[in-house]
Amino acid sequence: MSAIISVQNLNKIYESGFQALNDVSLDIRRGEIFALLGPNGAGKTTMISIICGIVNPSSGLVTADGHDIIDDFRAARSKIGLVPQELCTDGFESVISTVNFSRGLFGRPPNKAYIEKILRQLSLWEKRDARIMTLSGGMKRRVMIAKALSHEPEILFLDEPTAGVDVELRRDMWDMVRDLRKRGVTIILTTHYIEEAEEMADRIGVISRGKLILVEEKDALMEKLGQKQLRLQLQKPLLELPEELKSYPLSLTHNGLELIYHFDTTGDQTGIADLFQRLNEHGIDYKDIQSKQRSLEEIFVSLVTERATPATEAAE
Ligand SMILES: Nc1ncnc2c1ncn2[C@@H]1O[C@H](COP(=O)(O)OP(=O)(O)OP(=O)(O)O)[C@@H](O)[C@H]1O
Repeated sequence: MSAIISVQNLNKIYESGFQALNDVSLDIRRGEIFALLGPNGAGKTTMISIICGIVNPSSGLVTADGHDIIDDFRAARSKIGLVPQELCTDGFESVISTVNFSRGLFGRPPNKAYIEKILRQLSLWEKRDARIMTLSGGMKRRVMIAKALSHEPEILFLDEPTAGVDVELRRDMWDMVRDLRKRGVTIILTTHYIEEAEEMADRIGVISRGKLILVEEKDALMEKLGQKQLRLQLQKPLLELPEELKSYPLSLTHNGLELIYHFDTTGDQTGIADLFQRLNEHGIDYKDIQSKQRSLEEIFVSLVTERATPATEAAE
C-alpha cells in the first residue's frame, strides 16, 4: 500500500534547547487507522503539529500526499484535517457558520450538500443554528470534527479524540472513525486510552522521549508481545513457591491463593503440561483455572518502562 504521509529523519529542538523529536521516520499508509501512543510529553503533539504546519521542524522531510509540508504548504495542508486536543471555537458562532467558515479558510467553494452530510453524520444537523457555547462538551467536540472535515480532507488527525468524553460518545466516535476509514479517509490518532487503539487501529506506533521505538501491525503486536497468563485458584493458600518451581515463570499473589503462570503462545511448547505435572508432584491442588491474553495496555506499559531504564536515561 502506498504512503500518504512520509516522515523522514524528523527532528525538533525547541528554542529552549529541548529535543522533542529525535530522528523520527514513519510512513502512514493510505486508508489505514494509525494509532500513535506514548506517555505524556513523548512528542506526539509536536509531530502532528509539524505535519500540519503549525510547528516548524528543525530538520527532516515530511510529505502529505506527495506534497512537501514546507515548500508546498498549501497543497499539503489542504489534504489534512486536524482535530486538536483543545476545543477552540468561537462560542458565539452557530455550528453551521463556523463549519462553513472553516471550509472557506481552505479556499473551497461552498458545498451545502456536503456540509449537511457531515453535520448529519455527526448528529449535529438539528443543532446547526445553535450557538456553540450552548452545546454540551461532547457536542462541541463533534463540532471540532465537523470543522476538520469541512474541506474534504483525505487525512484526518485526531489528537486525543475522546479525552474526557463519556463512554457512549466514545463508542459513537469510534463508529464514526471507522465509517470515515471505510470512505477512504486515512486516520492518525493519538490516545492515552490504549483500549481505543486496541479497538480501532490497524497499526500502532509507540513514541517515547521523542523517539519512535516501535511500529507494528496491531494484530502482529498483540500476537508477538501478547503473552498469555494462566491463573490457577488454589485450594489452600501457598506460603512460598517450592524450590523446584522458583525457576518457572510463575508468581504467587499476596494472599497465596492464586498462582500466575506466564507463557508464550508463539513458542513450540507452552510448558503447561509440565507445570501441571510439577504441581501434582508437590501436592498443590487448584479449584479453578483461567487463561488471559496480555492486553495492549500491559504491552505498552512494559515497552515504555523498559525504555525508561537508567541505562537509557544516561544515554540521553
Ligand atoms: N513550545 C515549546 N517549547 C519548549 N518545549 C516544548 C514546547 N512544546 C512542547 N514542548 C515539550 O516537548 C515535549 C513533547 O511535547 P508534546 O506536546 O509533543 O508531547 P505529547 O506526546 O503530545 O504529550 P501529551 O500526551 O501530554 O499531549 C514535552 O516535554 C513538552 O514540554
